[in-house]
Amino acid sequence: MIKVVKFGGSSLASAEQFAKVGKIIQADKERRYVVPSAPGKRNAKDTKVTDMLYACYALVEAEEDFRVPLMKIKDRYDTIINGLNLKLSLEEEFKKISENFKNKAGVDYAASRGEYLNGIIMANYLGYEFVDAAEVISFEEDGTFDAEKTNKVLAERLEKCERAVIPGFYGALPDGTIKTFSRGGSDITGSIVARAVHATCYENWTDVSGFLIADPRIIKDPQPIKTITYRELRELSYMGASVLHEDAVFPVRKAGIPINIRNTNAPDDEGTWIVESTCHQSKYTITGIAGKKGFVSVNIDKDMMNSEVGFGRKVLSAFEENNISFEHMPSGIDTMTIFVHQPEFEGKEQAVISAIHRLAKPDSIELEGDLALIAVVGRGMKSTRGTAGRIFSALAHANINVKMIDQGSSELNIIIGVSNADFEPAIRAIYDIFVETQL
Ligand SMILES: Nc1ncnc2c1ncn2[C@@H]1O[C@H](COP(=O)(O)OP(=O)(O)O)[C@@H](O)[C@H]1O
Ligand SMILES: N[C@@H](CC(=O)OP(=O)(O)O)C(=O)O
Repeated sequence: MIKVVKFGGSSLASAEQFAKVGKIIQADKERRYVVPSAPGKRNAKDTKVTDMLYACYALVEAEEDFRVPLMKIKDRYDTIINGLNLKLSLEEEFKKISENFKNKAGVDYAASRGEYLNGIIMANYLGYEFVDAAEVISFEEDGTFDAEKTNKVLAERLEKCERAVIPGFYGALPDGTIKTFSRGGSDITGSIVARAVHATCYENWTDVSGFLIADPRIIKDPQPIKTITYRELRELSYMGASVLHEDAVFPVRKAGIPINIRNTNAPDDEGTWIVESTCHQSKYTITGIAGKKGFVSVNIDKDMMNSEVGFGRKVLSAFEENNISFEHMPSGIDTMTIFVHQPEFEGKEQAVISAIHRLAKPDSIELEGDLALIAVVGRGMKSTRGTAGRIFSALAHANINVKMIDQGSSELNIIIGVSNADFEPAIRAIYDIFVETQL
């Protein structure tokens, strides 16, 4: 039996945290493959090492002196090494990094050093073999992840080592250039490793006792979720529940490996089980709520749009031409609304509007910015009548204006659009109606 364990930055931010992690790994000999993130925040005001590396490399690109910030990063690692009483020096590694920075090795190379160095420390601390992710995690030339090559190379490599540390977050392009996943991507590495070694379980250790019904930064002490399906989880993590990267479910899902979200600071808590399917009914109709701010709605009106073949395609081409992906697309008889990410859209809005006019010849186009989207997710919603009604009445009671509602055809989620300012009150109102009052 093999368990793959991934520890997030919050679990590895200091020597004290490392020691907790060491105990967790030693407590179960099945925990054979370890995927560490870079050191995270030690307190609310602290900076993640990954962010320090991005800032440091911005200086490199601006041809400014980067030595002091790089030494601050080295200090973070030295503090951990000294706190653990390890006989390990990162002197040579930092010389190499400094050289590579001068030679403009790239922003992904810079960011990846956070996990790389933490992996070296972790391997030394545990007495495990260190396997550089650049040798086993492959990306194709165009930057997409090469799942099959990685799975083969990684499986062969790990078969040869009984216990190993594989740093998270990065891999390499065919020419050896380092490439990272998007932020939070160590979760993906852990999932890839779990698939490659046919793990019985992928444990993802963080600083909360599992997936909670809502973001604990918005709802005080939200209820934990005991069991959640991969599909529900993907909906929630895509919509902002940052515990697990939204793409981390794919590799393990293919192999039917469950994910167990656990708390490094409360290792006896059972945490959340993420599974393919379950007969376990959640106590509430909903499984979870998540959301994101910063959307724009593009409302397009045209009389008789419903009977015009190809209208939707023409509108979407206008976004495609400008390389903008859309998030949601609720529609009526004579109206169609496209939700896009505000930062992606700003700067291109006039180009998109004129492309819509050129391609689809609408009667009018209206934009509304500063919107938030909230996803209410749950496998139990399908079999419960009146879920949407409860959401609306909760929001009406809280005086919140609902700008959009979109129910996925799987009835697994309902997406609600509100103004950015109403985001937190809306989540509280929905949480209260389903969890606190259980009406
Ligand atoms: N629904 C949720 N359940 C639990 N945590 C959540 C949720 N939504 C957001 N979070 C936040 O996610 C954090 C854990 O994810 P992350 O910061 O990536 O941890 P790590 O450093 O372990 O990778 C929690 O501390 C919490 O603030
Ligand atoms: N260190 C990277 C990758 C990562 O997954 O980190 P964490 O596990 O702390 O979210 C980041 O900050 O994006």
